[in-house]
Amino acid sequence: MTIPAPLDTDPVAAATGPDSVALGLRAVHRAASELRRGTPVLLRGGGETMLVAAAETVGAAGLSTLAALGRSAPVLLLAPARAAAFAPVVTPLHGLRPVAEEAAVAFRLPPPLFEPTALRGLADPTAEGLLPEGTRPDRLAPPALAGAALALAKLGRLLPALVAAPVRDAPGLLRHDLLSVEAAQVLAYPASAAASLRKVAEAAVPLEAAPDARIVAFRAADGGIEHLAILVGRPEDALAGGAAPLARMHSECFTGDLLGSLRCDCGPQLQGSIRRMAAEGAGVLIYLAQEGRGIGLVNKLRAYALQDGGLDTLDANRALGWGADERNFLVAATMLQQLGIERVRLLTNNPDKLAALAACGIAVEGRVQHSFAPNGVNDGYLETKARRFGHLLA
Ligand SMILES: Nc1nc2c(ncn2[C@@H]2O[C@H](COP(=O)(O)OP(=O)(O)OP(=O)(O)O)[C@@H](O)[C@H]2O)c(=O)[nH]1
Ligand SMILES: [Zn+2]
Repeated sequence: MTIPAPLDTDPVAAATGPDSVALGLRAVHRAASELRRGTPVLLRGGGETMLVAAAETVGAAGLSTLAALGRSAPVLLLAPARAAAFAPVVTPLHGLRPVAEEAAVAFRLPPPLFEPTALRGLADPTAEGLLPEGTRPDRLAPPALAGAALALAKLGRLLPALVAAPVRDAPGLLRHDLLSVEAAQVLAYPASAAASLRKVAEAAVPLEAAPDARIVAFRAADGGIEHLAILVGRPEDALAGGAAPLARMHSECFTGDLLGSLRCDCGPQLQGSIRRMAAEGAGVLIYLAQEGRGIGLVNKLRAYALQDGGLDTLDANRALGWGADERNFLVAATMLQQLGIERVRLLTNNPDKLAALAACGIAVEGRVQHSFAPNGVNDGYLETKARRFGHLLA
C-alpha cells in the first residue's frame, strides 16, 4: 500500500499551484465529457451559476433538470455565425447588439423548440427537417457566462450550441449530483493543457521511407488524447550555426492520412514530409490530435456535407458555429521545446503556422514549400486555402 502525500494546506498555494492547474484541467475535461453524454453541468464565474447542456446531445431528462432548476426559462445559446441563420447579422434588434459582435447569441425557446429533436435542428445545419414548420426562435440578450459555455462545448468537440438557465447556487443543488466547472478554468484550458504536456513513451518505429524513425508520445494532465512526435534521424542534434532542422506541424486527418481521401492534401503532405526529412537525414513531424483544423472528425464530416451543398471549407466551419481554424499551436511548440528543438525550418504553406510557432518561442529560421498538385477532387479546397487563408503558393 502506498501512503498518500500530505495535502497542501496553504490555501493560496492550493489555488494557484500546479495542482490547481491539474484540477482545473480535470474539471473541464469531465464537464466536456458530461456534455457529450447529454448531461447538464454547472458553469460558475463572476458570482453567477448557470446550468448548461449541449443542444445536440441533451435528452428529455436533461431538459427536465434545466426546467426544474432554472431561475428563469432555459434559453438557447449559439455561436454568432450559426445564429445568423435565425437572426439578421447586422441589424440591431430591440436594442440588442448586432449578432456579429456578440461572443454568443441567445434565443428564447418556446415549447415546440424546447425538445431534443428540435434542439438538434437548431444546433446543426446539416440535420435537415428537425425544426417544427414555421417556428423560429426570438433573440434575447445573452446571459453571463454564455461565451464560456460555447467554449466548453467546443472543447468537447460538440457543436457550439447549448441550452442554458441561470440557477440559484443553493446547498440543495448538491442533491442533483451535477458536475461543476469554473468559466475561468474553461478559458484557461487550451494553454494549461499545452503547458502540462509530458513525454510518456518513446520507441523506434522504422518507416518505409525513414528506417531510423522514432515516435515520442506526449500526454497532457487532463487525460485527453495524446499528441505524437515522429523523429527522423536526430533533429535535436542539429549543430548551432548550421541549418535548423526540418519540422512539420501536421494536424491529424483520419480521412486523408489513413484512408487516402482525395478531398484534401493531407496524405501526400504527411508522406512527403517524412520522405523529405529522410532525404535530408533529419527532421521532426509533430502529429497533432487536432483533427479537422481542431473541430474534430464528426464536425469535419458535417463541414464536408455543407461543402457538398456549395459552401467552401472556411464558410462551412463558420456555418456550424466554429471558427475557420480552431487549432492551438502552443501544443507543438511545447513538444519541440521538450525535445530540445528550439529552431526549425518549417514545411508549410500556411503563414499562420509560421507566426503561431514563432509567437510561442520557437525560432522559425525558414519556410520550406510543401504543396502537391491538385488531384481533380481537392482543386477547390486548395484554391480556397490560397485565396481565403492566404496560403503561399511558392
Ligand atoms: N474543418 C475542416 N478541416 C479540414 C478540411 N479539410 C481538411 N481539414 C483538416 O485540416 C487539417 C490539415 O491542415 P494542415 O495540412 O495541417 O495545415 P494547413 O493549414 O493546410 O497548412 P499546411 O502546413 O500548408 O499543410 C487536418 O486536421 C484536416 O483534417 C475541411 O474541409 N474542413
Ligand atoms: Zn485532410
